[in-house]
Amino acid sequence: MFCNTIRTFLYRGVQTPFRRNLHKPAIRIVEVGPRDGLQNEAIHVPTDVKVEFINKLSETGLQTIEVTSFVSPKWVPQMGDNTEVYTKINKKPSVAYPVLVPNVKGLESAVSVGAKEIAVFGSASEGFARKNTNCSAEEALDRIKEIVNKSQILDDTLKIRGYISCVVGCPYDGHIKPEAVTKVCEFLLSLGCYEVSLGDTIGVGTKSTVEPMLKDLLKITTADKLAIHCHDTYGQALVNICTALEHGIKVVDSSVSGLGGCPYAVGATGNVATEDLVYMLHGLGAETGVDLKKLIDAGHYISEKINKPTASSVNKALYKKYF
Ligand SMILES: CC(C)(COP(=O)([O-])OP(=O)([O-])OC[C@H]1O[C@@H](n2cnc3c(N)ncnc32)[C@H](O)[C@@H]1OP(=O)([O-])[O-])[C@@H](O)C(=O)NCCC(=O)NCCSC(=O)C[C@@](C)(O)CC(=O)[O-]
Repeated sequence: MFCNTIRTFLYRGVQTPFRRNLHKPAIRIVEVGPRDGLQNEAIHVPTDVKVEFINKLSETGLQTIEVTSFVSPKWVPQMGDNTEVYTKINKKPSVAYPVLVPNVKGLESAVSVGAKEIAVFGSASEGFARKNTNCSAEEALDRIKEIVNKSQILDDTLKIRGYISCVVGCPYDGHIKPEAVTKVCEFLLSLGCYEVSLGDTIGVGTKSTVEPMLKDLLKITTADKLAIHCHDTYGQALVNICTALEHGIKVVDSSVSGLGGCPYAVGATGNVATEDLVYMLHGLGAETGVDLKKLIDAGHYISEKINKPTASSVNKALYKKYF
């Protein structure tokens, strides 16, 4: 029953020939491993490893790879080689390579290296905004407005994606009310963000908290403006993603090998592993355009380089079979 509801949503709006012969991806995956994944690594990952990692991801069929962030290197030293990473990677025309920016300074750096897409981030919780961006949640939104205004002067073709952190729970403020998320989302969309990604930053969500949050959002916008971004701290990510699919969301963020976490969210582990997500989506009959074998290879590569076992169950199960 659960799967049938998801399938109904996956196929909603899809033409009949497309259903029979899935030529185009039905679900777009936004791979955030090189940014959200690696930003939390305490040991410096060499730039050449990051570049090789991203180049491998580019060959998997992923359409979007968030490659780095132009944040303060004092706050996140791991992303301090952003310019080198962005300029050295092979960029395929079929792949978008967004970068995360926290302020106008970050925007200027991103534009100067030729970024075509940026991601801005706000928070539904006050406590997380203060820890992550050293300002109130309201001030963080003002900064986003400044970024958007300045982007229109620097490059009015720049695509802007929005993130909202702590959409169901915050490590500092606890439970987050759906209305707080809806308010930030409305603001980001009014600024022209083409999509807003809903971050369960510390992975505390369950179907019973994710669903009311989505229902409140869907009063002010449509599912095609939303993406879901689940960390897997409590092992709930795939269930929460299924809940989002049931509500018509067709864009999912994930991190190969389940890398990552946020350095300013105590106790948060990595995102849902992209390998596990792709396996689940293909099992549901959805198309992602992603070659699971190549993805497993990319996940294995980065896990070895950072000397950490993969957090992806699918990678663990299939690596030896494939290689
Ligand atoms: C927002 C600030 C900058 C405020 O930080 P601040 O210390 O209040 O800012 P500041 O303006 O006083 O700057 C401090 C220093 O950083 C420099 N600086 C300032 N900005 C930049 C920049 N863009 N690029 C390079 N350098 C910069 C600035 O020039 C100065 O250098 P100094 O004068 O001392 O030598 C800081 O708090 C920051 O960078 N925060 C980002 C933290 C971060 O990256 N967190 C992880 C990403 S968000 C996330 O992971 C959640 C998400 C998106 O994945 C979704 C989810 O799961 O929830």
